[in-house]
Amino acid sequence: MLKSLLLRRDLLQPHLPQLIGLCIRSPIHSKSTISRRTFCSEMNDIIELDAAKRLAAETAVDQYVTEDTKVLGIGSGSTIVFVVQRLAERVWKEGTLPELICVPSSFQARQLILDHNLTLGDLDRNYKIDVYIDGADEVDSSLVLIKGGGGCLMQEKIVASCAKTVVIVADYTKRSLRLGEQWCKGIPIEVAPIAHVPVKHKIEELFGGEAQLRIALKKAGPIVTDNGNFLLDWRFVAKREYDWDEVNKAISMIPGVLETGLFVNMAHKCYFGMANGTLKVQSK
Ligand SMILES: O=C(CO)[C@H](O)[C@H](O)COP(=O)(O)O
Repeated sequence: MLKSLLLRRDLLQPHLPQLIGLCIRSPIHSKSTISRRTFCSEMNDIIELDAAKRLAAETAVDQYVTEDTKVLGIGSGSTIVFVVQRLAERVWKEGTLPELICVPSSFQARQLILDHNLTLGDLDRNYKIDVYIDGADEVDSSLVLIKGGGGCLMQEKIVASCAKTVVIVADYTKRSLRLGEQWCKGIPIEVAPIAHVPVKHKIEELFGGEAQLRIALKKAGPIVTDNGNFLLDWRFVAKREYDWDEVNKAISMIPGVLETGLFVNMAHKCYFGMANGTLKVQSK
C-alpha cells in the first residue's frame, strides 16, 4: 500500500509540503511517531480530496465554459487550480476557447492565469463577466456560502457580483445543511486595520460568538490581505438560528467592515466532488 502510494508521483507532487510534514512523523523516519497505517490513511485522504476537487472543477469548466463564454471570472484557493488547468487544456491542447479572457479575484488567481498563459483581463475593461467559477469553504442547502478561508473574499465578491452566472466547485467536506456543520473556523470578515478592535466587539454584541484577528503563520502579526487590510474570523454560535441575509447586511454596515465572507444569493450552482468518485449538483 505504502509503496504503491509513493509510486504515484503525479498525485503526490502538489502536496510536497504536507508530505514532508507527514514524513517527519512517519514510519519512514527513524523517530517515528505515527504508524504506517495512519500515514497511508492521511495520504489517501489527501489524494481522495484532490480527486473530488478535480472532478468538480473539470465538470464545471466543461459544462459552463463554451465558445460563447468571452469573459470568465477566476476564483481563488486549491480547487481553482484544477479549474485553470482544465481551461489551459481547452485553450492550448483542444483549441476550443480561442477568445477567452480571464479576470482574476486575487493575487493567486492572477498568477495562475499568467502561469498557464491564459489571457488576463481586469474589471476596468471586462466589467461584464459571463461566468465566475470559485471554490468555497462551506455551502449550505440554500447555496449560502462561507468564503475567505484563503483570505481573498473581497475581490472574490466584487468579481462574482459582475458575473451573470456564479458556479461553485467544491469537495464533499464543504457540503452542509446549515453553516457551521463543516466549517468551524468562522466567517472571515475583511476590516480596515484601524477598526479591527471596535468591529470585533460590535459583531460579538450584535450576534454573539467570538471574532478573532487572523494571525499569520510565517510572519509576526496579523495576515494582511491582497488589499492591505486585516481579517477577523467570526465564530458564530453554532446552535443559534441566523438569518444570513440580515447578518450579512448588518455586519456590512459596521464602519470599518470592508466585506464579509458570507455570500448570500450569489451562487447559482454548486458542483461537489464526492468521496466515492461521483458528483453531486446543487442548484438555486
Ligand atoms: O474563499 C476562498 C479563498 O478566499 C476559497 O475559495 C475557499 O477558501 C476554498 O478554497 P479551497 O478550494 O482551497 O478549499
